[in-house]
Amino acid sequence: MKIFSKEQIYKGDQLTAEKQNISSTELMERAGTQIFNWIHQRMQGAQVPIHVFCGIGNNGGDGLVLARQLVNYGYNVHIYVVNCSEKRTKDFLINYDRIKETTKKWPIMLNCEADFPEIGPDDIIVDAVFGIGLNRPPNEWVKRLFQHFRASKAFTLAIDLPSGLYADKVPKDENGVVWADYTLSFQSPKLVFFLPDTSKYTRQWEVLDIGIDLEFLQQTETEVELIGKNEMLTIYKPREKFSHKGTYGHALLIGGSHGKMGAMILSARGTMASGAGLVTTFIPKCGYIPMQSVVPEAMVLTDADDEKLTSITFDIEPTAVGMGMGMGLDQKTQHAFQKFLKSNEVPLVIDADGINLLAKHKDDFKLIKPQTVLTPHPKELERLLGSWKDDFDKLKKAKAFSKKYKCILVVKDAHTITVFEDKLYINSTGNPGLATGGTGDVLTGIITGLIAQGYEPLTASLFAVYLHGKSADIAVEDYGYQSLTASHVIDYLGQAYLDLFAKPQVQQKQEEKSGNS
Ligand SMILES: NC(=O)C1=CN([C@@H]2O[C@H](COP(=O)(O)OP(=O)(O)OC[C@H]3O[C@@H](n4cnc5c(N)ncnc54)[C@H](OP(=O)(O)O)[C@@H]3O)[C@@H](O)[C@H]2O)[C@H](O)CC1
Ligand SMILES: [K+]
Repeated sequence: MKIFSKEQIYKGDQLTAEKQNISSTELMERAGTQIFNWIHQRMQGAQVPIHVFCGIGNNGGDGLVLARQLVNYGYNVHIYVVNCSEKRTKDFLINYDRIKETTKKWPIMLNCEADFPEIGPDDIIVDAVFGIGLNRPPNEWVKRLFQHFRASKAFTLAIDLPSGLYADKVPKDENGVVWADYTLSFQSPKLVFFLPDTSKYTRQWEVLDIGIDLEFLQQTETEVELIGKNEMLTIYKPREKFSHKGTYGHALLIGGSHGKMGAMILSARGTMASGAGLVTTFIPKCGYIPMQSVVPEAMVLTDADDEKLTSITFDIEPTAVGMGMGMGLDQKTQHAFQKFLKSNEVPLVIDADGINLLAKHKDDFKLIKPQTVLTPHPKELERLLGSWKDDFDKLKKAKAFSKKYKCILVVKDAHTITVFEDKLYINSTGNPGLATGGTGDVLTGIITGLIAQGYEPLTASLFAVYLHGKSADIAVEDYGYQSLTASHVIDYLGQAYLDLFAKPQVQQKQEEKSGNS
């Protein structure tokens, strides 16, 4: 799914109005009506007090359209205008008049703290104060209004995005933002719903279709994309009937050290489960027996050293290499790693201590070949890029790094973002159960396994991150967040593959009814 920038959203509105020969007021009517339908479908006329807080721009205008429709359908509505500026938009004013025509009175004007209404914990707040047009922090009294919302504990539904949240930067003061339970967003979700600094401002979100011009939606290139099942189905490579293990590549995993052999075992199992034809591990001698015993499917090559890697030489011809898992930071290992980077011509994934070694020897950045995949967690990313001011600054630095070295950065987090040059791909799967040791090693194994099978490094990264998260989403149903382990992610990877082709339950039921399954 494309994630449009705020400039693109404004352009889409304008183009839609032109092409469909409708006014911006009609587009606002559609937006407000979609919100009304969403609420009406769930509330079915229930008389819970609904407090609609409208700003003075078009977000406020959406709120007024919604409020009018709620009034028309007999809901218990309280309408307020948050009078924070004299500059009202045309469509706000049109709907302000329409409210008066409907209710025969003006909405309640809020000008300061003394005007705040009482809101009960079982009431509903609709936040239509600011949308994507916010360009400066709200006034102090408006901030206090947002805190009043939060203190009320009422269910808070934000229109388009929680007020006080910018579409393209991080707000400085978390008290100046509405903490929404649910956000109904137009056209596309907003990037801020997925970033660690700003995702807390809405628990859930949903996109409402307001009939924006299809050609515009299809043809506009976006910098950001949300990756879900639909995107993955288009890149999935089915298995051929007349294929053999040689068809699916030979993955080589390099890493491990005394006490950290588990990382390599998890990676190797992840690579096998991803579908690689052959897997070889290159590890220090102490890992030979554990690896052979736990992962009998994998072949094992060993370093001359017992406990760490000192010289990486082999006579196999891998189709993809994953390295760094549990590798340690010993100087001899660093030399071996550096030498390998200089000579390697095979598509490469660098993880964990591979990244840490690079970060310690920044001169080695120049050894990163184009299309190399790096999979840092937040701390490793900071070692690589230096510190950042906020998430937008982090993404800017990540894009610059990716551009400079033409590499793919898999920025791991609750919503992993894969960065390639100017593009950001946000993953939609995964859950807090993944916050446990070894899941990163499994991910590197899967990426390496997919590259070995012929996926391009960028596609392999996106698909691996998606499958890894999906597997955890399925496994968490059986294990819960706390007990989910990296091994479960491997065990459920097959389910994640199968889920790609699972029919939605509604469709399945319909087909069963018509005998069409
Ligand atoms: N396709 C769609 O998505 C549609 C979206 N709609 C809705 O429109 C808003 C965007 O509306 P807009 O009027 O551009 O912006 P806002 O309502 O967010 O803000 C209005 C103005 O408020 C001023 N402003 C900005 N920050 C502050 C502040 N801190 N305090 C006071 N005032 C502020 C600013 O104007 P200035 O001239 O004063 O700078 C804003 O322009 C979108 O989010 C949707 O909800 C359409 O209804 C339908 C199509
Ligand atoms: K809002």
